[in-house]
Amino acid sequence: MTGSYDAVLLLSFGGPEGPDDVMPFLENVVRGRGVPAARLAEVAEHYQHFGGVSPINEQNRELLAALGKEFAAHGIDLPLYWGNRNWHPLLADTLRQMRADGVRRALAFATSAYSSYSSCRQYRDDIATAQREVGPDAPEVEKLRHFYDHPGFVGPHVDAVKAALGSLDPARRGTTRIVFTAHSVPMSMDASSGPDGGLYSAQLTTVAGLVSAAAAPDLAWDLVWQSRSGPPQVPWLEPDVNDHLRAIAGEGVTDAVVSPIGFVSDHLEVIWDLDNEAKQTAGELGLGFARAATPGTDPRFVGMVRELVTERLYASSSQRRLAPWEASGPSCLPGCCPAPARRPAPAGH
Ligand SMILES: CC1=C(CCC(=O)O)c2cc3nc(cc4[nH]c(cc5[nH]c(cc1n2)c(C)c5CCC(=O)O)c(CCC(=O)O)c4C)C(CCC(=O)O)=C3C
Ligand SMILES: [Fe+2]
Repeated sequence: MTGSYDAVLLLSFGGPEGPDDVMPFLENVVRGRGVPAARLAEVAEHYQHFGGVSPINEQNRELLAALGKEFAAHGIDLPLYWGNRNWHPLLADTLRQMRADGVRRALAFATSAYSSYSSCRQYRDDIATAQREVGPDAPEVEKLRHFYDHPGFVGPHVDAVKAALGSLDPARRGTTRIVFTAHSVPMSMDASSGPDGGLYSAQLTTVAGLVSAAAAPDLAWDLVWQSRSGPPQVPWLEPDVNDHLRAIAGEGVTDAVVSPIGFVSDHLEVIWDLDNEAKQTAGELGLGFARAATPGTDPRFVGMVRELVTERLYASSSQRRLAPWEASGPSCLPGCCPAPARRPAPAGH
């Protein structure tokens, strides 16, 4: 018995799969967001270092394969679909396929753990836009709840921090710092996330505290930001991870474990902005550097998705959560996380 849902949809960001995809993909990402052309050219170059192929699509294919096995092993007989916000397979095409297959009502897992416009409500807007494009008989799609504090997400981050620490010189543990990172967002986007505002940075602070307490309670940690985009005159969350590494090197820190708790897989922001840029910054400073892995297809993470699905199939009231004091409803709460104002790209850049 699988309740009243007849499919599960993996909802993700999407990424280019070849050199010619890069610019059209980036234009989809930043449409109406006022990101300067110079920033886009810089990011395009990051993708071109990898032959214009983002790792995110392959990671989603691997996640789908793992979910297929997980569902089969637990007797969940629902077909899996995959649709993206910014690149093929695009969500509207996936909804069309679902409709053709007779799907009426699907549950959606978005590859984004936290609350904010970009990481939550925008996915709901994407669903609504795609449904409008497909027409009145488009499938219904319900987003699963937030999972930032689920043990299936936090647990893999804990083990990854332990493993990264294990690769550093134990003699310098006393001067080792854990540096948690997440995607920076405009300060106004953080301020409007959640019913009372600030929920994006608050959830990240919660997870940083949970991971550090379980992985290395003896070490100091910080939460900093990476991958800033947008026009320079708009304030985004700071400090940037590179500036932060400079600051802590000046305080006598000798080694840093960088743990990207803001992400679920090692996509381009992780392998470029951390494994390349931040690592280089650390090298220039003479700081030991170890980047902790993201959940990817860790069996606990895959099991978490299955659990989130069964919570809804059986209307279960038991939810595994490590921060039960915080609200994390099934979806973005009414009135929360409004879309930022649309702005044109600045002229002359
Ligand atoms: C909060 C957040 C997450 C985490 C939650 C989640 O995972 O959803 C995230 C993830 C990702 N961001 C990604 C890529 C990009 N994000 C950009 C731009 C932006 N990100 C923003 C926020 C976030 N982004 C924002 C507020 C912007 C400004 C434009 C706008 O207001 O929308 C740009 C434009 C160029 C630039 O960076 O300037 C790119 C290319 C990829 C794919 C990587 C790959 O290909 O492997 C992933 C997973
Ligand atoms: Fe982004």
